[in-house]
Amino acid sequence: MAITAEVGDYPSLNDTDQKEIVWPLANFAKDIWGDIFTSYTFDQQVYEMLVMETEPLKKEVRCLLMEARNERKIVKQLEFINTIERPGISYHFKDEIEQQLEEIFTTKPPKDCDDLTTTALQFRLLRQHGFPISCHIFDEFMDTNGKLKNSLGGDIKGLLSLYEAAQLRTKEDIILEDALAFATTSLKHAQATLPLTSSSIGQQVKRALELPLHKGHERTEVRYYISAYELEDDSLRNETLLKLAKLDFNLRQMLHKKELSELSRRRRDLKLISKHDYARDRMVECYFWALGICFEPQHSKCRILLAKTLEAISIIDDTYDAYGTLGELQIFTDAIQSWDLKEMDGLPDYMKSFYKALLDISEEAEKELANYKEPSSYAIHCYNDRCKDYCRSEYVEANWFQKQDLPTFDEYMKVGMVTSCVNLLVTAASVLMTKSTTKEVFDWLASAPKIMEPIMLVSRLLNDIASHHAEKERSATGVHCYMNNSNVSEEEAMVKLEEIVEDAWKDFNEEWIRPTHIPRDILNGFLGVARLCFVCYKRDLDGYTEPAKLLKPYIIATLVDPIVI
Ligand SMILES: CC(C)=CCC/C(C)=C/CC/C(C)=C/COP(=O)(O)OP(=O)(O)O
Repeated sequence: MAITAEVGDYPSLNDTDQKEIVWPLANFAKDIWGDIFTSYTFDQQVYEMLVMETEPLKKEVRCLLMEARNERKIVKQLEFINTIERPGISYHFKDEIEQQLEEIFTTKPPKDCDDLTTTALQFRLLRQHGFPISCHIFDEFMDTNGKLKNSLGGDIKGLLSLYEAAQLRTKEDIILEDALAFATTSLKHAQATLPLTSSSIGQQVKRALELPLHKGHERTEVRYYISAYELEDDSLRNETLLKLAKLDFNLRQMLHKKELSELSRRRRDLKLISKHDYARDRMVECYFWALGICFEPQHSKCRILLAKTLEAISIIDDTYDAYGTLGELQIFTDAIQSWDLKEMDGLPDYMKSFYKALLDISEEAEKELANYKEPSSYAIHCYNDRCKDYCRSEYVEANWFQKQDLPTFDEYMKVGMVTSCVNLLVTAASVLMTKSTTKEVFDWLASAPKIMEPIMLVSRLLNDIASHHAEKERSATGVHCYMNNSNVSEEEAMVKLEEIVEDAWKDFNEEWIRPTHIPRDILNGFLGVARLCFVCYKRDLDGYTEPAKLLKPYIIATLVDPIVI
């Protein structure tokens, strides 16, 4: 399936299209954050004091990590790596962890690694890091029919570990299909008997059933895990690690709030939204998305570019979907293809500010690139090109829906995969993510690589399943196209599209496995985008459009409340 619309393949208007089509305004929910972030002041002194406090703790954790390696006890190593990764501090020990997992992957599993919990942990950690570990390490837990042994039904810790591991399965890992179904049912039953708030395992099971780790927002999951880890028995808890995790979380959060406060003030000064109150005002949610794509301190510039891009794209999306007439939208689409501030004069007044905002974001990023060793205007061209693709495709959709001309499902998906923003977001992330992103990486991104298609499918369809009912009045989604095309009911179409999403996720897991010549940070960007869709979109609930109904507690846990130490 081709995934970028060619220049020029968006329709032009004829005379009858020129008259205004009156359609219901979306009446989106207002921003729910007030001035929480605008009023935040970053305290450099406190920040530096906390950094100093973490240094000896990091040293100690590094020693413990090396100790586990030197003892050559794989179970201990795996458990320790997991207790470093889950509370979000593994980015300090990337090389050490990578080296240890490489060794574990190339070593024959020892005798002490034979319970379900550790076997599944081994599978998950190795797959997460891209190692092609075989699903046959689970064979000994299967009965003669290839199903998980019934006797494992009471092993809650093991089943939870298996449930999380199976989220990384590919289409080849057939034995994990039944195993996952068995684990899910058993965990649901167990949930009824576990103390949910007062036990670590109870909290972990509850969270995993809401959203598996592999599909969650990394920083939110970190926050939830730290709370669960605090409830572990004394004998299972490492106090140094817990202290480091809490301090590090608060440090990261301080920097994230600083970025968000700057962005919120910029938004207030630009008055992008007060001029466009037909559009969603979602600066905070856009930043939450950017944070899910990259969270490390060295990626600050990248995060800010992503958040600004998302904010502009969000207003542009609402203009195409819920406000502009086809005549106005064609003028806007043409102006974007020219990518020239001179075009502003010909735009309707209300479009001028966000047209300029998008071009300014690109120019700022280009200036930032000039500080890099090898300035690359190529990166910016790619960014601009993806914005142009996006607007052309939005225009194609606006034409279909304003003229009530329902495309076939295949036609819709070809265009909808571009408006899923995946290529645009990953390209934007790559512009400032590392100073060494090469032309080859941008060419690879532009070539519609195999790893991109499943993420586009996941994003487009999860978004459509979530917003299908809300958008019924104003436009159409993939659900409508599928129903119409296959002559099935709404429920049947939703179930089918959910199956396509699950299949696409397995394809993504396949592409995630090494070897690949693409920097892992960039691949992480793909994973981040897909995860955000699982976080944000549920059946009939679009958490981006209605943050109070879904994202609010996640954003509070991740970006508002620090951890009490
Ligand atoms: C589409 C998608 C998965 C976007 C994720 C990235 C994101 C939050 C982009 C910001 C603005 C945007 C296009 C939101 C989706 O709106 P919408 O629900 O109205 O999307 P649609 O008009 O493309 O259906």
